[in-house]
Amino acid sequence: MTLTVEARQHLGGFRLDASFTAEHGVTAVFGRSGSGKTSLMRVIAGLSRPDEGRVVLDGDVLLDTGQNIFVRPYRRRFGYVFQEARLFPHLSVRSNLAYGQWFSRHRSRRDEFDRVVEMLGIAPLLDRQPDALSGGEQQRVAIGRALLSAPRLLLMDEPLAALDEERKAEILPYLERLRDEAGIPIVYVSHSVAEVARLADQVVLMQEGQVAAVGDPGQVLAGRRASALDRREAGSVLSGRVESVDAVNGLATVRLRDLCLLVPDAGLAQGAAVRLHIPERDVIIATTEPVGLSALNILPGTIHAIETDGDGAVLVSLACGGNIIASRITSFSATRLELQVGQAAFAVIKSVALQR
Ligand SMILES: Nc1ncnc2c1ncn2[C@@H]1O[C@H](COP(=O)(O)OP(=O)(O)OP(=O)(O)O)[C@@H](O)[C@H]1O
Repeated sequence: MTLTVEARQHLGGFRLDASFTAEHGVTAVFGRSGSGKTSLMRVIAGLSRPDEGRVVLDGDVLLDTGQNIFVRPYRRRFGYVFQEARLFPHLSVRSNLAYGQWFSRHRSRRDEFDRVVEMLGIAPLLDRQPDALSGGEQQRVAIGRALLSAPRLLLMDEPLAALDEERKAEILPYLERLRDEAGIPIVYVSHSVAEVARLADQVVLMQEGQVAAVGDPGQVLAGRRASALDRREAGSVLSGRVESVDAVNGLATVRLRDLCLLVPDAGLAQGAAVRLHIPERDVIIATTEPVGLSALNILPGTIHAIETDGDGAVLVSLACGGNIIASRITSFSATRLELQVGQAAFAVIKSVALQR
């Protein structure tokens, strides 16, 4: 799959001028509120026509303003999932799903229906009405309805944003299954680092209507892009594998290249691939190995870079066992510790969020 998107559009005082190419899997369109994520999705979906632009999926030209080509939204055969589930309130879950399938070329395929129902865990809900479902359940049905229309591409615009943390945690594993099993490319809008780190194969970082970076989640979400992120979430995203699980203490050892980190096990299986999100504000720098700390992860490394970051803050990147871990400290602390690039130091990690 190759999706090419180019869009230039004036929206009131806002100017969208963005282009990117997505290859496969989940492409996250990520950025702060107002950076233009939804405007870009609307162009991909065909819900708005840019002043200039192109949308091409696997050689099929869906929009080309230069050649006056505009394929209507329903003819693009994309599936959509929005913040709110937008189910038909008067139809049962089964009928909502059947409605999705009505648009599909596999209309008669009973097994496809069963497969989607099983994947999303919605079999017990089939005879209920939407108003008798939780927000997370409604959203799973909305995803099922979109999938059953046999889309060529699934567009998801902040599908978890309206849910509380518990419901998000409930639905994320289903989104992972969708990514791993459904084989449908997904463009996923989010402003949550945690979601993007967990789900995305590729990130398109939006900033003030433009694409500021495209690439691997770890690289794009690295600390130096903090200006585009919510400060609380900026940090390092590292990929690794569960090496062992200590069920007694509820901890798992995750190997990240030449480094091991202890994380809450959260039901992890040995060998599972995981991504870890380490917020840069939760990393302390020490110039000598600290003792008597409650932190589980104290990692030796070398200072790789020191960048001033405005507001009296300094971003220190530490090379630890083949990984780069970012720490945000005050410039006062950096001066007091006389930090220098190349110097040996320890990263003390206060919290690690685990993204399976
Ligand atoms: N039709 C329009 N007319 C005028 N301004 C618009 C229009 N559509 C979007 N905008 C403006 O464009 C900017 C980008 O909006 P957009 O919804 O694409 O951002 P976003 O990144 O999706 O934000 P959020 O995460 O808050 O949903 C905003 O400042 C918005 O007010």
